[in-house]
Amino acid sequence: MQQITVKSCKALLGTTYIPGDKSVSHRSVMFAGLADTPVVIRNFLYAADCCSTVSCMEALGVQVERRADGELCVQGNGLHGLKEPISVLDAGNSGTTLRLMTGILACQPFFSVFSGDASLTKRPMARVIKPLSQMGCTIVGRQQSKYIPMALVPSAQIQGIDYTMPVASAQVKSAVLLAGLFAKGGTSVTEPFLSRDHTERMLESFGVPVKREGLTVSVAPVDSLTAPKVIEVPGDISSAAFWLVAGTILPNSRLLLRNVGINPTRTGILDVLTAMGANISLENERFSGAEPVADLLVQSAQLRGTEIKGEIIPRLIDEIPVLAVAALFAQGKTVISGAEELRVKETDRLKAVTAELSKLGAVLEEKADGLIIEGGQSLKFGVCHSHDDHRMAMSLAIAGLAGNGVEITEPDCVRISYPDFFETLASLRVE
Ligand SMILES: O=C(O)C1=C[C@@H](OP(=O)(O)O)[C@@H](O)[C@H](O)C1
Ligand SMILES: C=C(OP(=O)(O)O)C(=O)O
Repeated sequence: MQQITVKSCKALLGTTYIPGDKSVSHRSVMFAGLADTPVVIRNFLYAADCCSTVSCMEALGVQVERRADGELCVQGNGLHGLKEPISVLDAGNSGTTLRLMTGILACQPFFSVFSGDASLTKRPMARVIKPLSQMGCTIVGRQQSKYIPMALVPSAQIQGIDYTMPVASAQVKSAVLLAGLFAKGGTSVTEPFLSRDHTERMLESFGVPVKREGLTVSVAPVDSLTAPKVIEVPGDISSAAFWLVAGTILPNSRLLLRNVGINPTRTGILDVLTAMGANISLENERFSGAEPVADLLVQSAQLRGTEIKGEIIPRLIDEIPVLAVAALFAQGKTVISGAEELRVKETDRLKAVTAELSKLGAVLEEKADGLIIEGGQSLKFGVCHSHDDHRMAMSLAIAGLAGNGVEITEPDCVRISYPDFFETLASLRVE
């Protein structure tokens, strides 16, 4: 598909199941692939990023059976059972695949090489190479080991470390903790703000003792993982975010979003939208394995501008593009700061949000670390580019839906995290 046109609509009404969480899906295949008993993964996200993780694990000798109804059955060969891949591992567009698997593969007694798509070759790898090198891993990459392609060379003995991270990043934290499982001695990671803790929760459900004290998390080496028989992946709150915003800013809307993960390290979007005046209620709260979930009921509401900064940023990092759309429809100014990490995602999201929403007549100010958005704007129709970034494509769709329509070029990138996004949109819209 070269482009798609999303027309404005009167309202969004209905119920939808939110597809499986991308972060949890990645981890479920990786961890199950390091266990020695079979694991059935339910509600696995069959999207391009998670399929990159599946292909990489298969290339390392893990058996993966794709079943109907979003189930995946993974049979690993144990913590020390991965096999040397015969060709380059392709992480595709997925930073999570690349960074987490670097933590695992840098500790193996075999050679491996990672590559990825055009976007991934621009994303910083020094942030994982630095702590892993301090642990004794040997990793060499393009441009003085800043970028992929990158080779991971066997090293004699990996040592645990106490690492203080300069930026809050669940990918870096996870890479170091995973390497810590293979290291000699304990490993701890301290972050400036708490990032998503799916790795910690899932390691615990694989029998690994994880110690948490404030912003520090520690693990000790283990001999094996004790896998649960089944992992239930909750729905992805980052995918639900598009409907939370759309259901709020489109008048007369009412959406029930079923089975959404509400892990507190991910619910910054709920906190911010609620502070802005959104009408969102949590129903049927329960646990899906180690992860809390709920059904989210969202109804239209008039939003107020707000300030988004500090510790909440890692808790809503992927939702900032769609929050920028929400801010356009709020009363008053929204100021987002401390979000410079957005510059190193699939595209520079601060620049892309500013450039593309401007094409719809929006006025935004791009700052080095955030955005300033005046609310109460009315949007015109425009042609916008997704920058081949799934979160951009879906955020632009919501802007067009609540504004005056939009034509999005390169919309196929939604396959990265939400392959049925446009079909779901069509099923919820009221003309
Ligand atoms: O660990 C994860 O699953 C993720 C962590 C975040 O990245 P950083 O660790 O770079 O902040 C997030 O943006 C990404 O979509 C998924
Ligand atoms: C940044 C994202 O993912 P990743 O880092 O895994 O590419 C995302 O999904 O928005």
